[in-house]
Parts: sequence; structure tokens; C-alpha cells
Amino acid sequence: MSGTAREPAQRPMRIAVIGAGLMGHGIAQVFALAGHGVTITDAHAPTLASVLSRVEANLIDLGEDVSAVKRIRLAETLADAVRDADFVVEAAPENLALKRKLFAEVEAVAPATTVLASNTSVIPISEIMRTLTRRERAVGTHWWNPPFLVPLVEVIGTEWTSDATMTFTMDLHARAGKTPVHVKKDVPGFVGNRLQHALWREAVSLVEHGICDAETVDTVIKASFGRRLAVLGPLENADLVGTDLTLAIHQTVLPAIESRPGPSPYLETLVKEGRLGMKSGEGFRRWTPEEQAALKKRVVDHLKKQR
Ligand SMILES: NC(=O)c1ccc[n+]([C@@H]2O[C@H](COP(=O)([O-])OP(=O)(O)OC[C@H]3O[C@@H](n4cnc5c(N)ncnc54)[C@H](O)[C@@H]3O)[C@@H](O)[C@H]2O)c1
Repeated sequence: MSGTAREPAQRPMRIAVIGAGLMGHGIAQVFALAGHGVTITDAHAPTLASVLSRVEANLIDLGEDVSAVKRIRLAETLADAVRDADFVVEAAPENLALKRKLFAEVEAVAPATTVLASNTSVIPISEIMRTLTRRERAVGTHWWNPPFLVPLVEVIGTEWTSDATMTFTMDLHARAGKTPVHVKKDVPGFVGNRLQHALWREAVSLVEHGICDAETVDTVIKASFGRRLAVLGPLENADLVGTDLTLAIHQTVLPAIESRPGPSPYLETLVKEGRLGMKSGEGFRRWTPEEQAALKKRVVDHLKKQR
């Protein structure tokens, strides 16, 4: 029997990646670099065909071992990708029906003990996996973009996930050089995106209510607590300044900040008007192609320095 969830993730594993887009190719790269054999598949043939050259370009840019690309095999079908996998990670589009369908196909072909993971950004893992027969071997593994530069992987357990599956998955990612954290309740957005979008909700609200413009929101964060965030989490910070001061601040500020349950009407209007951000040249702000390229370079350069 291939890859039981009870084995430690020490020996080279057979990893299958479903979806070879932005996240999938980067996840494949991380596992190949860690010495695992990776099989990757994608429904879009040109995307699949370009995986090896994309990974190779990343490895060259990062000064990593380019020969790792030889451990990645392209599979034209999902069945071929997963049939002998120890661990399957799905990085297909953020669509519940599609993800359910893909895991039903995986379950029909993969060994009964293969651990099954979804890289969904915010969909509860239970929603994706509830129709499976063997749900104890299913987890969420939420990576961050780019997967080879941002360390965190949130490992989300459902009410059905076995301890062995959780231990195996945490270990596999830790040994691949990632920073896995165990998310104990399967809530929408897990931990990282709940925190991130609590901040974004207030950011949109500040602009919506004319308190400042979009550029000012971003400047305030980047020139203040954003500078500290990579080395000082909010609860460390609360302890640093004192929980009594934190309480006093919350008594004044929390009643005043945004608390509506749904998306901002301001954001809905942007989308309705086709102001979709960089891809349409304008979102909260206008973006020339040069400004877009400069921003993307700035982010990657910063993340590379932090490695
Ligand atoms: N982009 C991010 O920053 C980010 C971060 C964390 C998690 N995620 C999540 O990861 C998943 C993938 O996101 P992405 O940004 O890589 O998207 P993407 O669009 O770049 O890649 C998705 C890939 O899946 C392929 N695909 C579509 N249908 C398929 C099928 N039936 N079988 C196999 N492949 C199929 C597409 O051709 C595409 O190449 C989503 O659930 C997303 O929410 C994204």
C-alpha cells in the first residue's frame, strides 16, 4: 500500500499537485527542492507544458539547485498524477463545486491512505471534503504567494481529520522548509485571511467614508506598524504595550471602526464599474504598466531579502 498517513514524512514522498498555475507550480517547486518526487497536472495544456521552464526560471533567480526540476513529472490526466501518490495537494481555481469534483476523482483513483489537501484560500475544508468516503485523511494546506518565498502554511483540520493525518502533514511541510501552523477549527478564511481581511475591511471603509484616500491608507501602514509586523505579531505587541492599554484603546476605537458583515458597497461599485485593479489599469488607484511592474518587483525583492 502506498504512503500511509501514519508514516513520518522522512523518506522521499510521491507528491501530486493538481493545478499548475500561480500556486501549484510554486508548491511543486518547494516539494521537488525538498527531495520529493512530484507529479503535476493541469486542465489547460499550455499551462502544464510551461511548468518546468517556470520552475527552472524561479530556481535560477533564487540561486537554488536547478536539478530539482528533474524531480517534477508532468501528468496529462488527474488519474495519472495521483494513482500512486502519498500526498495530493489541490491548487485549482477557488470554486467549491470544482474542488469537490476533483477530490471525488482523486478518491476513486488514489490509494486509500493517500493524504488529501486543498490549498483553498478561504473555503472551509469540510465543505470541500464532506462528500468523500474517507474523510479522516483530508486536510487544508493553505500556502501564501509566492509559495517558495512566503514561509507559512496553515494546516487546517476538520472534525474528521485524524491525528495521524495532521502529524504527517505538519511534518511534511516542516521538513520542506515551510512554517506550518495547526488551525484547529475549520472556519472560513482560517487564521491568516481572517486577519488580513479584517484589516482590508477597515482600509476600504476609511476610503469609503472620506477619512483619507487609498494612497494614504497604504502609506500609513507601510510607514508605521507594517514595518514591525514581520517581527512583532499583534498579540506580542499587546503584551509589549500592556493589555490594560490595549483594553483602553479598544474601548474607544472598536465602537468606531467598520463592523458591517458583508463587503463594502464602495468595493462593489468599483467592481461594477470595471475598476478591477491592475488588470484593468485602475482599482482604488490608477496604475500604469510601469508602476505595476515596479510594485511587483518591490514585493519580490523584499521577500527575497527576508529569506
Ligand atoms: N494566488 C494566491 O495568492 C493564492 C494564495 C493562496 C491560496 N490560493 C488558492 O490556490 C488555488 C489556486 O490559485 P492560483 O492563484 O494558483 O490560481 P491559478 O488560476 O493561477 O491556477 C489554477 C490552475 O488550475 C487549473 N485548472 C482549472 N481547472 C482544472 C481542473 N479541472 N483540473 C486541473 N487543473 C485545473 C487552471 O488551468 C490553472 O492553471 C485557489 O483555490 C486559490 O484561492 C491562491
